Amino acid sequence: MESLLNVSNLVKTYGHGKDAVHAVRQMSFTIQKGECVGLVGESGSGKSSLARLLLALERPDRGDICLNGNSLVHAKKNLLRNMRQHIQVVFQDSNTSLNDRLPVWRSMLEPLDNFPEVKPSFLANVRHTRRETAVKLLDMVGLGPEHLDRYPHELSGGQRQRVAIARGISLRPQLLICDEPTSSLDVTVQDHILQLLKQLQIDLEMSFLFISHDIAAVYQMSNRIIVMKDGEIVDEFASELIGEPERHEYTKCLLSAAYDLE
Ligand SMILES: Nc1ncnc2c1ncn2[C@@H]1O[C@H](COP(=O)(O)OP(=O)(O)OP(=O)(O)O)[C@@H](O)[C@H]1O
Repeated sequence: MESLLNVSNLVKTYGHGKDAVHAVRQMSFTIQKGECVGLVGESGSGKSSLARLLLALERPDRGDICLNGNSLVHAKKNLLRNMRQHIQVVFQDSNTSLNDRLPVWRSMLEPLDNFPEVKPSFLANVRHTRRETAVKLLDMVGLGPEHLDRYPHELSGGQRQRVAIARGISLRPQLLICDEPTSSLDVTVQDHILQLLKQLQIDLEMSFLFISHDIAAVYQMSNRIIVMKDGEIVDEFASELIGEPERHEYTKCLLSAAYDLE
């Protein structure tokens, strides 16, 4: 497999002196093209901080992030803009990605509005009007055209998250970061959303960084799993090796808690 994302010696500290929080400490890892890498760790381990660095919403103190060999950290404005289209995100809380004052079709099209030059192949036959584009995107996430003009508060949590996913995939990014995408949903809805994400990942040949505190969800989704604790990677393994005795003690603790093992 070919590598898509290379993260090397990434460091992010918030605050100074005795108030310093070492959110990300010397993290290095790679995501291959078409691969789903799961990132698991308990609350406060630094998962969202890492996601913000990969999305170039914040700058690291040290280290580098390379997408297709180009540094995101050192990219000039135009290159950075171009690189942003290739890394999109679905957050835990769809309220943060969907504007409450806009009908869902408008929120959904924002990435395409920001990058009008991008024409994903799945929109090749439909990008005549913005509403037709929105109907196609809704269809891809299992929602009908009757949802076009609804406002976020008129949708269920699961439907809102489907709209957030439609927005996330609309540019057909090379990497989709899913930051706790199901954590605010009921268990049955969670499962449907995970299945949808998996199917889209395969159909659109995207790479995923799937972030969750829930190791069972990460295991269901991922080819490879990275375990993070206090800003550091403590374990990294192919998903099928999750039950092997050489797993880190912390991974075993997460597994025991998730699967209610003795
Ligand atoms: N902007 C910030 N300023 C100061 N400290 C921060 C900031 N953002 C995160 N932190 C701290 O960095 C540490 C890592 O937080 P982060 O949100 O990345 O963890 P997380 O694993 O995503 O947790 P959760 O699952 O609860 O969101 C925490 O101690 C947090 O309080």
